[in-house]
Amino acid sequence: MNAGRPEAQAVARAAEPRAPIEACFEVDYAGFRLQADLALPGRGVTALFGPSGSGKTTLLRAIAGLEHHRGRLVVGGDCWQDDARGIFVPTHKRSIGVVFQEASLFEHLTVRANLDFGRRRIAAAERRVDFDAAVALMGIGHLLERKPARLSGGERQRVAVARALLTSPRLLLMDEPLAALDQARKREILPYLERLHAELDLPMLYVSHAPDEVARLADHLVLLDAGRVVASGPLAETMARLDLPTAQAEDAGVVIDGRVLAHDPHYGLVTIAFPGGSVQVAHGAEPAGRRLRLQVRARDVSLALTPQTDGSILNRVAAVVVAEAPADTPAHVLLRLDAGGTPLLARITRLSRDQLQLAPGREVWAQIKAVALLA
Ligand SMILES: Nc1ncnc2c1ncn2[C@@H]1O[C@H](COP(=O)(O)OP(=O)(O)OP(=O)(O)O)[C@@H](O)[C@H]1O
Repeated sequence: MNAGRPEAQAVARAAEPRAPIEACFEVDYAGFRLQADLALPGRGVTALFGPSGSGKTTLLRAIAGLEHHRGRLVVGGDCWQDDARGIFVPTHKRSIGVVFQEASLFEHLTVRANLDFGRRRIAAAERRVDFDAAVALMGIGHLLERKPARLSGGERQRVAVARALLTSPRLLLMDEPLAALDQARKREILPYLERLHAELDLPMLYVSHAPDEVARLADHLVLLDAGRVVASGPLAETMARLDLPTAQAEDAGVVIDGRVLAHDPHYGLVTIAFPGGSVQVAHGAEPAGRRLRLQVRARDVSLALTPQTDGSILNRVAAVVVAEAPADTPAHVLLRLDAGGTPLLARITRLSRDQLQLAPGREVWAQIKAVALLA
């Protein structure tokens, strides 16, 4: 489904640098300990990602102030918690919007009244998100007079997000907002979340254990495991690391932010360029220059020493082998490649590696068998 464009722009994207979010917490539960000391970007979507029980929700709730754990939190230059100085700003005084897995709407109120409730929490002078803009952004104009019982799961979440936006937060916290939805509803709501990301200058922390959501939405990735921060870095860079558990996943791969170079209506392909190369992907017309995100899985990359022009694989880029790591089976290895500044991962057999004498420094052609267009 195409979310279209909103009629009004809610908050313009600003270009000036933004202070990072500093979040440092220690949590001690019986049988579980979380230690996190993070400096997160003050812009864009940061995904908190990790297996069940790794501490994602615990960290998010600590940041929201829903539970008071030992620590320090600074958002946009404002200190919301610093136990060393006796500072703890309660949740209702923090400028945050929170969206949980299940949208907790007031069932006796219409959608409009639910949204008004969010808006009235904020003094008129401090409102930075306009009612009509939030409604347009989430595509819920036709739902305003309905009661929540008559909304689908995806629509409820869109209302919940709009309500959170109407509190004009400086930080949006989302705890697995799509986890309760089936694949079809998930596909329906993702474009709205992408639009939120593209059109609002509002940092978001997004808890998820779904790799596809993270690949689509995140700019920055925090990887948690058993209460520890295993990695925190820009998404593309972090996904391409061989030393992280993400590299061992069945769908290990990289994301690449590219720009549309051209559209070929005859063959129904768009050419998307990125530093170090370009790929052609089956897709309808897109304006030149539009940013699109691609995902290339390690298992979809094969390697050759010369450019193979007599095969059916359309996409190949010149690259250099940078590093090697074991893969998910003893028969395979994972290679990290550098394609002119863009990292790629390739999962090939150990036998092929030896036959081609692939080692760090070796120049190769990476043949990309499948590219997923995420946006
Ligand atoms: N209030 C609490 N008291 C004691 N233990 C808790 C409490 N809340 C969470 N835990 C424990 O802390 C650990 C981390 O839980 P948390 O919900 O943060 O994980 P998660 O990564 O969000 O998992 P999931 O993806 O399943 O939601 C778990 O072992 C959980 O049982």
